[in-house]
Amino acid sequence: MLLEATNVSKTFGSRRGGKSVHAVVEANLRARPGDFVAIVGESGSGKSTLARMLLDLVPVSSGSVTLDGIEVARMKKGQRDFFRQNVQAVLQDPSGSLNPRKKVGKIVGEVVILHRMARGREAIQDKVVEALELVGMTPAEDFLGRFPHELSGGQRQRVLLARAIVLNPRIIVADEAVSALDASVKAGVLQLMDDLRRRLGIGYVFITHDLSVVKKVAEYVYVMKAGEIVEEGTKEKIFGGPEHPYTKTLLAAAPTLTTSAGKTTRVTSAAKVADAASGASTTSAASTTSAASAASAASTTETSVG
Ligand SMILES: Nc1ncnc2c1ncn2[C@@H]1O[C@H](COP(=O)(O)OP(=O)(O)OP(=O)(O)O)[C@@H](O)[C@H]1O
Repeated sequence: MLLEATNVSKTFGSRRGGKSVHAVVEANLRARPGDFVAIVGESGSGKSTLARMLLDLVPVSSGSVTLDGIEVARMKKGQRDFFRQNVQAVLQDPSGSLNPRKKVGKIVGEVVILHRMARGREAIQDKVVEALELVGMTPAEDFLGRFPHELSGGQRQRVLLARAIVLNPRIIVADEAVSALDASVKAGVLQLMDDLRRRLGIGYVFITHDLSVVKKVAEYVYVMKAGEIVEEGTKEKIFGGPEHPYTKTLLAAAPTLTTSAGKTTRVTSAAKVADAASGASTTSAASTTSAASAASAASTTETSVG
């Protein structure tokens, strides 16, 4: 299976007579099951718009998104159902992805019903329990009756992941899926995603503004700036020999990891990140946003699952 964007562009029309926005310009991207592909760039660089086009949530202005050569925009009902099941989205929880009035069992269960993955109360519940266990929420029965607000941020993110993997997808497009989490929880969720990649062969298109987040797990990285993919390559190339000045800037802004007594400790100093981001960025508004989100991520505390 191959999910591919070919020369995709997205231009948003002007609001109240202002200029139109070229959110994505002629981007090319490929993702397969088992891949861990990252799209990295500062706020406003077009990452989310590209992700939404890959998910067929936003129509392309030009170019095409295809799954196994079939253009998503032209898919017939059966093809579209196949696409929807196999290419899943995991969005950031603070964006309101989880309905606060529904319990975990229902949130995951209704996807099973919608996609007719199982029939009958018991069979549906079995699917939900299996998915919760796969994301490390054990014993799953303890979580079925909880509302999202009764969970930690890391657990909510795991529910979002469970809601996606319950459909057996081949590719997950994850937009800032761990950005709001505390560093150690973030590492736990990323590790889980990587484990699921190895165990189930799921591929990821993982979107983040923070290059350091993907250093451990990504195999291939696309760097976006002002709507364009300015550099791409294997993790080794991007981290070991970045060529584009913007990639170098992102690397300089990324928090450092140091190792002491055999233990890896993240020394995310919010001030340091903010300094690096504001000093290095080309647009001050964007750098303030990424520095602020990095700072808030660094200051949040959370309890991890498992
Ligand atoms: N629906 C829309 N209408 C008009 N402009 C939009 C719309 N969605 C996004 N944009 C604009 O497109 C550009 C790219 O936005 P996008 O959200 O894709 O970037 P991003 O890299 O994901 O940023 P962030 O990390 O802050 O989400 C921005 O200038 C944004 O204001």
